[in-house]
Amino acid sequence: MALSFRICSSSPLICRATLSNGDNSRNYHTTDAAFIRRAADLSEMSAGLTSPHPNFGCVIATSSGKVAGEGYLYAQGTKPAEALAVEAAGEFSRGATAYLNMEPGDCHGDHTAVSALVQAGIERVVVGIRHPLQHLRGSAIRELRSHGIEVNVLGEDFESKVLEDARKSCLLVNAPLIHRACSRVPFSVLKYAMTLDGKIAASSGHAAWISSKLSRTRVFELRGGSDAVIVGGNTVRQDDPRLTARHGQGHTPTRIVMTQSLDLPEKANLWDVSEVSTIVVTQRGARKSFQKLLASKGVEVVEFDMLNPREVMEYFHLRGYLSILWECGGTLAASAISSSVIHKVVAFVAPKIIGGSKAPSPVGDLGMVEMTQALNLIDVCYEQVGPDMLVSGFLQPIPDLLPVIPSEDATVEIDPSVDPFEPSIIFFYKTWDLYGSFSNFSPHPIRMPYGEENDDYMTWSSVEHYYQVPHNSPCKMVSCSFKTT
Ligand SMILES: Nc1nc(O)c(N)c(N[C@@H]2O[C@H](COP(=O)(O)O)[C@@H](O)[C@H]2O)n1
Repeated sequence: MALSFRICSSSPLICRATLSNGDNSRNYHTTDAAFIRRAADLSEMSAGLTSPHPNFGCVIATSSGKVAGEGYLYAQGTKPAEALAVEAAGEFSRGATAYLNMEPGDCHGDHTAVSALVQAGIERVVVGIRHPLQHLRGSAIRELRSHGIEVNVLGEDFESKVLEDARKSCLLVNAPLIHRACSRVPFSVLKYAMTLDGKIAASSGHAAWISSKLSRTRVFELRGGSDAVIVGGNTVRQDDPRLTARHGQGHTPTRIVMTQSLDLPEKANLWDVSEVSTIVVTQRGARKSFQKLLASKGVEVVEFDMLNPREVMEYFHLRGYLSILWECGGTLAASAISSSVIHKVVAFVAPKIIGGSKAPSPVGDLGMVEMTQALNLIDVCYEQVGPDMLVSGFLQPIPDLLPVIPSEDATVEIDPSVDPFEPSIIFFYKTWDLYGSFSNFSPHPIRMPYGEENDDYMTWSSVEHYYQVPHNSPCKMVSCSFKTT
């Protein structure tokens, strides 16, 4: 998700009240806010690569306010941001303050981030937001405090306008994970490019290109930061898109095609799955012979009893997708907006006029008849990209999680039958469950004994890779040493 906004309106993004602070602490707050923003910016450098883990950034600042070290999580499974930052700061970490955009996801058995800060002699930690996942929320903060480190959480221990803005930047960089924590659908961004007269193609359907090369590179970046890109059947028929991220870095998202009829061409760029996979979601029973053809090309087909944007998004949420970029035409866009699955809109407006009463527009019929019914975007940003104007904003605010969560003791008081840390039951159906790394959908590598010798190990890219091994394989899965952070 690109966040280099230039001009922003002042409408509220977060549904929470802010308190004012006294003048004495203004400088102190400004410094904290600046370092937290820096941690958020750092964390975004690996957007798209850390999913389903959050984007983590860490800045170590000395008591004189100088940056001694920085770090960010490069990709899931790599060294935590905190460990990288204290390594970079070396001896300057002693007595310093660590700024984290988000509370580390330290869960049982994995305290690398906290240990790095404790061992480095950090005296104070400022946290932008608590971890959004319930089973991780507050545990690293408690752990740090138990080691005598002063921990301040923005919006809890002190509040001011500058700190609230810094906190917003932390919510923005991990918006997909925060949405996952509170809803059953992935964070969805509707992106389109249109002419100044509001058309996404000529009346012939021709659309290459409306926006500039620079804008299209920005779209590659958006794709690179998303888990999947979704289009409808009409876009496949009209544009034969590739939907790849071709800006030279980041990952390439899964391509999803949503089609009721499965009336799709036999040859299409999306059926080439040599580099990245394509999933076609369709109505149960649609064109069985075409389903077979797609399967023979390596395209996964998923049938739905009720094919609609909400059902499809709930399905991909269960499969562990955090963020989806919608690059569809107006009909599907309208249906997705009506189903309330679109959270953000990103529109490239090109200074061109194509005209045509039959030329398509980005959003089809929403059933509105009066301007008062129009959906107003919040936190609107404007940026010039080459000759085009990029307008973006939220259709739904980023949910703000309650800052205080029940402690382990309080949870037991509420429902004594619940043991929040029951060791004999582990959940890993979803990748973000406590043991989500065991999920077939989680791309964590696993190391397992191989062959008859006890000290012989083999590494598999994921649990799914292991299960793809034929049954007579000498591999035996006995343990996996990872947890969801
Ligand atoms: N950003 C942008 N500018 C334009 O002028 C466009 N016509 C589009 N179209 C979208 O991009 C898809 C093509 O993607 P590939 O280049 O093939 O990867 C097309 O299907 C539209 O969704 N976008």
